[in-house]
Amino acid sequence: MTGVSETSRRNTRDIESGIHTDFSREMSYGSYLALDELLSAQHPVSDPEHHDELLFIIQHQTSELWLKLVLHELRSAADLLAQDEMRIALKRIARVKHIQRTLTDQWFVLATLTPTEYSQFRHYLGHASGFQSWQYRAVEFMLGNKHRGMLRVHEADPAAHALLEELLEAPSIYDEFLRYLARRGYAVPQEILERDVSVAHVPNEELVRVLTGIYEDAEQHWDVYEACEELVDLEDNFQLWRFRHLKTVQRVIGMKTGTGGSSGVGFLQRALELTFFPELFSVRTSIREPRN
Ligand code: HEM
Ligand SMILES: N[C@@H](CC(=O)c1ccccc1NC=O)C(=O)O
Repeated sequence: MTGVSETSRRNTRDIESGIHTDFSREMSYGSYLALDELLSAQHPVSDPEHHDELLFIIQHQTSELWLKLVLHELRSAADLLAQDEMRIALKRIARVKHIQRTLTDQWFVLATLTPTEYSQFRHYLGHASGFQSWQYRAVEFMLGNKHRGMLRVHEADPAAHALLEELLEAPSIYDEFLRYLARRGYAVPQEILERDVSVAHVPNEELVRVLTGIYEDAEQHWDVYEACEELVDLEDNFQLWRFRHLKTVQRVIGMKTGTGGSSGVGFLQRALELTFFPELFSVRTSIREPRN
C-alpha cells in the first residue's frame, strides 16, 4: 500500500528506543501524582458492595479535586484584585469558568444512577451529605454567599473550620472588585466599602447607577466593563451547577428529605434565588434603550 505509513499498515506503533523504562530510581508518572494514594482512596461502605457506589464516590472525589483548584484560583484572583492586577485576576477567573463547565457537565455521568440503584445503597450513607463539603462552602464564601451558621457543621474539623472562618471574615471577590472600582475613581457608595464583609452583600441602588454608567458607555470603560461581564459569567456558571445538582437530586430521590437533614429539593431550590453580584444583574434592567 503506497502512501500508507508503517504504523497504519501494521496498525501497531513502535515503542521508540529512546523511551525511558527504568523508574526504579527516578520519579515516574505514578509517583509524581501520588497515584497509589489517589487510587486507594475509594472505600465503598455498602455491604455487599453495590456496583454503583464507586461511581458515586468518584463523582464526588473528582468534584472535590476541581473545587480545590477553583479555590486556589479564586483566592489568587482576590489577592490580585487587591493589588490592582485586574488583567491577571481575569486570567484566573477564565480558568475557573472552564472548571465550572467541567463540573456542570459531570452531572450527566451521575444522572446514569437510577433511583432504584441509589436506593440500594443510600441508607449506608448515614447523615453524610454534600452540605458538609468545606471546599464547596469555601467557594461560596469567596464568591460572597456568606453565612456564619454554615460554620457549625465543621466544628469537628478544626482545619476546615479555621479556613472557613478566615474566608468569612475576608472580603469576597465582589468586595475586592468594588474596592478596585472605587480606587479607579468610580463612585462606589462608602457604605459598601465599609460594610461588614462577614455577611452577604445586599443590593444597593446607588451601585446600580454607577454600573449603569459603565454599561451605557462601555467603550469608555472597556476594561471594567469586561471585568463585570466575567463576574456575570462566574455567577451564571455557578447557578448552572446548582441547577444540574437540583435536577439530578429530583430524578434520583424525588421529594425525599436529604441525608444531611434538609427538606431536600425545596432547600436546594431556594439556593437558586441567591445572587452573588446582584447589581450586575439589576444593571440589565436599568440600561436605557435609544428612542427611534
Ligand atoms: C445522587 C446524587 C445526589 C443527591 C441525591 C444529592 C442530594 C443532596 C441533598 C438532598 C442536599 C441538601 C442537603 C441534605 O439534606 O442532604 C444536597 C446538598 C449538597 N450536595 Fe448533593 N446530592 C447528590 C450529589 C452531589 C454531588 C455529586 C455533589 C458534588 C460535590 C454534591 C454536592 C452537594 C453540595 C455542595 C450540597 C450543599 C448545597 C447547598 O448548601 O446549597 N451533591 N445534596
Ligand atoms: N444528600 C444525599 C446524599 C448525598 O448525595 C451524599 C452523601 C454522602 C456524601 C456526599 C453526598 N452528596 C451530596 O449531597 C441524599 O440525601 O441522598
